[in-house]
Parts: sequence; C-alpha cells; structure tokens
Amino acid sequence: MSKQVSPNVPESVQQRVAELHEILHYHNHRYYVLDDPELPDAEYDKLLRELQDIEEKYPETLTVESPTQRVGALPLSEFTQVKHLVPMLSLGNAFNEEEVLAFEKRLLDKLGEKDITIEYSVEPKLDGLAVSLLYENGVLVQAATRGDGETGENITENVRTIRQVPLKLSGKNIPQRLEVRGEVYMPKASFEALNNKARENGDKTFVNPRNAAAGSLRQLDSRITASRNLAMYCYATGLIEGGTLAANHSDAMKQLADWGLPICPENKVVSGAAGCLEYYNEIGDKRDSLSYEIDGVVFKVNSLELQNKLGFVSRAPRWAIAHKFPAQEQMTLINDVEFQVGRTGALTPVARLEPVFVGGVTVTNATLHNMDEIKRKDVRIGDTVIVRRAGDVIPEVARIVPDKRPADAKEIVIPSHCPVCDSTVELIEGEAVARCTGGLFCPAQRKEAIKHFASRKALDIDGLGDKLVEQLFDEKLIKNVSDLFSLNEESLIKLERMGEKSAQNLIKALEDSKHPVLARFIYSLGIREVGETTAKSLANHYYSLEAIKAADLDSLQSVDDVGPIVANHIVTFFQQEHNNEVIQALLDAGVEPQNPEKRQSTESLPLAGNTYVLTGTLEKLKRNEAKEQLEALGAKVSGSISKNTTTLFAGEKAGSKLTKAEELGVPVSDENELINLLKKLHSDA
Ligand SMILES: NC(=O)c1ccc[n+]([C@@H]2O[C@H](COP(=O)([O-])OP(=O)(O)OC[C@H]3O[C@@H](n4cnc5c(N)ncnc54)[C@H](O)[C@@H]3O)[C@@H](O)[C@H]2O)c1
Ligand SMILES: [Zn+2]
Repeated sequence: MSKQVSPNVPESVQQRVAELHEILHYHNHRYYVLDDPELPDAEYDKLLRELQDIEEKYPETLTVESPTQRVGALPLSEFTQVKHLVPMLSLGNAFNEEEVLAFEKRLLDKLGEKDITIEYSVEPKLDGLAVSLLYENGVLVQAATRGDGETGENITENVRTIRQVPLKLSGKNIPQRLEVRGEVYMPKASFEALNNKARENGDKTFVNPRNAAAGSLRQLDSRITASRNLAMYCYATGLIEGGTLAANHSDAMKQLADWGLPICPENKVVSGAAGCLEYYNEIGDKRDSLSYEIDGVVFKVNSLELQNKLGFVSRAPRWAIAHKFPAQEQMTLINDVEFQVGRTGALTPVARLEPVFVGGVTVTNATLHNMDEIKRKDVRIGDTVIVRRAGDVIPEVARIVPDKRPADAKEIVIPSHCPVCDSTVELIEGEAVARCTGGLFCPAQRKEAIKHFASRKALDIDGLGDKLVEQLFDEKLIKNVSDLFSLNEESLIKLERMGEKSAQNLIKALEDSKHPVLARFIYSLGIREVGETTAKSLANHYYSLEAIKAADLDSLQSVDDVGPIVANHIVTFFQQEHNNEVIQALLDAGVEPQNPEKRQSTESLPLAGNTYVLTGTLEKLKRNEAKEQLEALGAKVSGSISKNTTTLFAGEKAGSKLTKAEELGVPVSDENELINLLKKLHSDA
C-alpha cells in the first residue's frame, strides 16, 4: 500500500487493515478462483464488515484496492478474458428487519421523498454464480463469468451445455444486441448425486451447491460441464442496443421470458418494506421445498427511472439489497466427542461444541455420523470446524479448518466398551458402524429387543405388539425380556386401554409362548445378523442352546450360511455376561426351548418330497405352527403356488392363491384336512 496514511490512524489500526486485506484476498482467491472456500461465509462476512467499519471510522485507510471496493477476483488465465461492457456488480446485504427498514429509509432520503410507496421486484437469491449472456440478433454469441466485475472468463462453450439457456431467442422486438444476466446454479438433487459419486470414487467433494456450480462451469472441457446438470435463471440485463425494454424491472423480466429466457417463477412485485419483509418470510417457509439452494431474497426498486436516480455505490447498486437468511454454516470448536448408542446398538460419534448460533438456533452438539466420516474429514478433538445446519436436518460437522488445528488435538477413538451398558463394542473391519453387543441388556437397546422378542417370527406372543411393548416399558413394568414372564393381571389392568379380558389373554399368550422350538428362541434373542434361516441352521446343527453357546468361531463357520462375521457376532453376543444373565432369567421363568430331535436326514421323513402352500385364515392352527409341523415331517412349505405344489391348504377368505391353484389344477384342501393329516402322521410316528 503506497498510500500516505494520516498520523490520525493509530498504528495498530493500520496494521489490522493490512492484515485484513491479506486475509480477505486469500479467502477471495479460495472462494472465487479455486471454488474451495476454507471459511464459512458468515466468518468471511465478519472480517469484511470489520474492515468496512474501520474504513468508515478512518476514511484515510480506504484504498481502491481494498476488498471492500471490489467484487469477486481476477479471472483465471486459462480462459480467454471478456471485458464487460457494463460492470457486473455485487449486492448490499441486510441481515435483519432493521437493516431492511434502514435500506428503504436511505432510498427515500436519496430521492428526497417522504410519502411515496416504493414498489419492489422481489426475488429469491439464488445460490450460484453470476453469468452474462450476450445475444446478437437473437443468437447467443458469448457467455462470461463475473470475474472481478470488470473482466470475466469466456465460458461460452460451457454455457451452451445448459439446457435452459436458449441458443437463439424467439419472439418479437428483440434488441440487436442484448446482454442478459443471471445465476447459473446446481439443483440440490444434482449436487447430492455429484458428491455421492465423488465420495464413492474417493474424490474431493464440493462444499456447497454454489461452489459446485462454479467449479462445474469453469471447466476447460465443456463435456465435464455438460455432465453436471447445471441450470440458470435470469434476473437482469446489461447492455442493450438496437431496441428497448419495459420501463420497470418486472416487466422487463416478463419480456425476457417471452423471448425464451428462464425466469424464476417465485419472483413477485410488492409494495414497500413491509411487502419485502412478508416475502422474506414466505420464501423462508418454502426454502426447503425448492429444488435449488437459495441464501436469501433480493429486493429491487422496480421502476427503472427510480433506479437511475439512485445509481450505484462502489460495488453494488443503491436500489437493491439482498436480505440474507441466517447462515447455515458457522465456525466453532470441538470440545469433546462422545458416543451415543442407538436403538439397534449402533454407536454414533457426537461432537460436543462450543455453542454456536447457526441456521437460526444455538447448536451445542453435531453429529459426526460414523468412523468413516471422521476419517474422511480428519476430525480431531480440539479442531476448529464448520458446523452446518440446513432446514430441520440434524446439525453436522461439515469440515475442519486445518490451519487452526492445535498441536494437542486428540484423535477420536471408538470406546472398547459401550458407554451405556459396558458391553463389548464390535467394529467389523470394512464396516463404518461400531455396535454395542449387549443387545438383550443394554438400556439403549432393550425396548427394541423386547419388540423383536415378542414378534411374529420370534416368540410370537399374541397380543403383544410394538405399541403395548412401548407402554409396558414406559410404565416401567418391564425392563428386559425376562420381565415379561413376571407380569400379572393386576398390574396389567392398571394400564390405559387394557381391559380385564385382554390382560387375561396376554398372560395366557405369555404362558403359551414358553415352549418355542430352539430355532425361534435363538432368533428371538436378536443376535446381530442372525435371521430366521441362520437361527434354524444353528438349531439343526447344534441341537441345544448350551451347544450353541459353547461353539467357537471355527465350529460356527461350518454351519450353513454362517460366515466369519456372523460367527463373530454370535461368539461376542454370548461372551457378554449381561446377555447371559437375561437368558438365564428367561430359563428360570420357565421358558423352555424345544430342542430338535437329532435325525439323519429329511429324506426318510413321511412328507419328504411334498410342497405345501398355506393361505387364508386358519381357525385352529397358527400359520407358523402349521408350517413348523409340516416342515418337521419333511415337507417344504412355500409362499407361492406352482405346478409343483402338492396341495394348497386354504382357510377362510382365501384369495388369489386359491384362484391360481384352481387354474394350475393343484389340489385344494381345508384346515380340517390339514389337521387330520398332521394327527395321522404324528400317531404313525
Ligand atoms: N467463505 C469464503 O471464504 C468467502 C469468500 C468470498 C466471498 N464469500 C461469500 O460470497 C458472498 C459475496 O459474494 P458476492 O459478491 O458474489 O455477492 P452475493 O452473493 O452476496 O450477492 C450478489 C450476487 O447475488 C447473485 N444473485 C442471486 N440471485 C439474484 C437475483 N435474484 N438478483 C440479483 N442477483 C442475484 C448474483 O450472482 C450476484 O452477483 C458472501 O456471502 C460472502 O460470504 C465467501
Ligand atoms: Zn450397550
């Protein structure tokens, strides 16, 4: 800075100004040139405002090269340059109602008016990058970025790949030369898809749709741009020769639309600052449902005559202002990381933050998702991070600020034991999610464990659905599955919506469920990845609970459809003392798993080779019981009819399966015949 600084300006202020110039230039470069900002916008804005405040207080410090006087950054030299015929400017900002009212007051003062109502064109503030389109005789001849406002980059080929941009205008009275300005943006869905793909390929992701749009448009190879699904809305004109436009902004935009240019359908005309503020709220409510990202709304004096009277300040028109939404990204510190245990035992790392105001609320915690994400973002305790809260989504740590990492930043490690129940934590190699293995005991997981235990494919306790489990649990009548069997009528009746009859029925159902076949019992324990089929294989391999508990990794892997991971889940599950305590309590309560009989092979069984289908409502037998009994006799029970079906057993209200069986000529019988068949074979045995 060669400028002679007056002695009125304290040395420390001069130093700070120089520092701010350097910092802001650096961040402008990262943002506008590299499309890879390091700071959240709010943090950048703070620095810019600090400089503006100093310049206001000490006008001697203001220089033409100050970042407060310029927009954007110099264009990249890889592109040919385009000198703008009319400079492309930025917009002033308002962050609250007072600033909007102050804006209107400035307008009235400048116009020397008191009592007029100003009409505004109000528009979403699209979060992309400004582009200028030049049409000659209605044909697109050039497109350019804003660059530093004076000179931009020639990106004609790239803009030609954007579907909304007409290569040729149509309609009447098109000026000979017409410069149209607008925002090129990346729709939310394209942004998600682009980043997901980058993540899959291990490539760098874009920080937000704006930087993604800029990065995609400023490509030397327009085929890349074409693959990025960019879009555009126009919101202004620049140079006009050989023709005229309407006398106010909103009508001019309608004209552009008539010629085939894309105009945002949310644009409106309102009266006065009050109308502007109303529009701000209206669009704020709509924001999440829009298919593109916006970061505020823009209010523009609608009359071009008034616009001309008002003119410009250094880097923005006086007649327009951007009213910004609360920032969705803020910078703060990670004080600690804790692990939360979910309903299914998954451990989620959660960052405890230095409280920060973001997205309109104070945030103290942010999710780190899982260990893969932590690794990918390289997050440590003590890091300065950017926290993002968009819409109703849970706040997340978006990225770290590497330069601000302290020397003693601590690596985040998964605890070896569950922070809730102290059971072993299992992290399978190649899996992102770590889990608590104390499924039956862990307070974080008990509720789900009980629901699973009572469910149809598990112990199938009649009348004990998810809702009732919730109720019993919340009323503290049960803590874990073994408590179910000490429920009594008296305590049940006290529950809301529980009659005497239902209470009796539930007690009876619990009693009836005490003799499950071993496979069901194993399944009901909710061991991770042990489904119905695996539970059956285990039961038919080991024949008793004791034997399954005693099995080691090698032995387990010799069982049908048990691989190393599932084997590990099983061994770890039974290693947890607390799980075993709950199982013992079940056995003590009288639950008695029915071990399968050791048999040579199903081929010698009486129903071997037969395939049955069950349909409709069975009156006396439960569908599951019927299935198990048939299978125990060597039959297959299938869910669909084919010409290989031996017999269809149809209960009440049988539907399409009955029709299908009749079509295929498959024999059909009823429930009584099924019961007779089972009885007969049982007495034969
Ligand atoms: N994080 C960083 O390091 C960093 C660095 C530099 C700038 N920034 C951010 O960039 C922003 C400043 O950038 P800017 O100068 O491009 O200004 P801006 O984005 O705040 O506003 C001006 C721009 O708004 C756009 N716009 C969208 N809809 C519009 C509409 N309907 N009518 C008119 N214009 C519309 C135009 O592209 C215009 O150029 C600030 O939010 C700042 O925080 C961040
Ligand atoms: Zn636990």
